[in-house]
Amino acid sequence: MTTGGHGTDGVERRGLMFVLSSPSGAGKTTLSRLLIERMPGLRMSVSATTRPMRPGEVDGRDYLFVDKARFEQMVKGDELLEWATVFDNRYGTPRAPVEAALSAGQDVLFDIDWQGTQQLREKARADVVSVFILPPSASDLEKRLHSRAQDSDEVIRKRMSRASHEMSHWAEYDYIVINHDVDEAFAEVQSILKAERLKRERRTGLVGFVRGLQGQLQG
Ligand SMILES: Nc1nc2c(ncn2[C@@H]2O[C@H](COP(=O)(O)OP(=O)(O)O)[C@@H](O)[C@H]2O)c(=O)[nH]1
Ligand SMILES: Nc1ncnc2c1ncn2[C@@H]1O[C@H](COP(=O)(O)OP(=O)(O)O)[C@@H](O)[C@H]1O
Repeated sequence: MTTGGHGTDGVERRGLMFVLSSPSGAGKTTLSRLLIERMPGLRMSVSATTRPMRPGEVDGRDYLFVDKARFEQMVKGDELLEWATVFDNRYGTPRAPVEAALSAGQDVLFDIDWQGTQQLREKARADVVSVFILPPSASDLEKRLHSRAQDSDEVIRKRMSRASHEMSHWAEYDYIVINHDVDEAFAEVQSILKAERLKRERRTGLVGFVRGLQGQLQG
């Protein structure tokens, strides 16, 4: 699916699709923002959703907020790489920006649920790296949902009651990070991305690079 760009060391490689999933409130938005701020060469995939905008969210930055009719049109027009229904709302990944970023050699970060992760894996297994974020405890999860102060008590109750179901998919992920402390969890997620970027099979330019080195040694 990707053509490739250059890694920070100048060797060409395929872009990767870096997926963070977790039960609501475990910290994937926080960790995603830090990754985008601190990791060059990584772009956020902005999902389309039919859910109402939360206070502080910006259309086009946090999500593309669309109505049900527009979402339906995106599904029918094959404009979405994957989509799913979560908490009675629909969420999907617009295909074009992801393909453009990967072709330009950028990695793409996805904050999507397990249903979307399964769909990406079916489409591009070798290019998907998935991380599941767990909260340290149920009470921490509840505290975080309240501290975010963006959802009503009823919505928070719904999110808590779905958490166990969402967590049941943890074993489908490549890596598991427990978010006790934001800085530590960030360092772990960052290490995963750094190591995955160095994987031999994504580094399409290595054959040429090593040939060049051998040529220098012989010449
Ligand atoms: N499959 C899929 N899931 C998405 C997408 N965008 C967001 N989600 C997931 O939908 C769920 C609800 O997201 P949201 O309403 O923002 O609440 P959050 O859990 O507090 O981030 C989360 O599990 C997100 O990862 C998408 O494009 N596709
Ligand atoms: N390690 C942590 N310790 C304490 N609070 C955290 C931690 N990680 C995230 N939070 C807070 O918990 C709330 C939910 O985090 P958020 O990133 O929005 O979760 P998600 O995107 O998974 O729903 C936010 O208020 C965030 O600031």
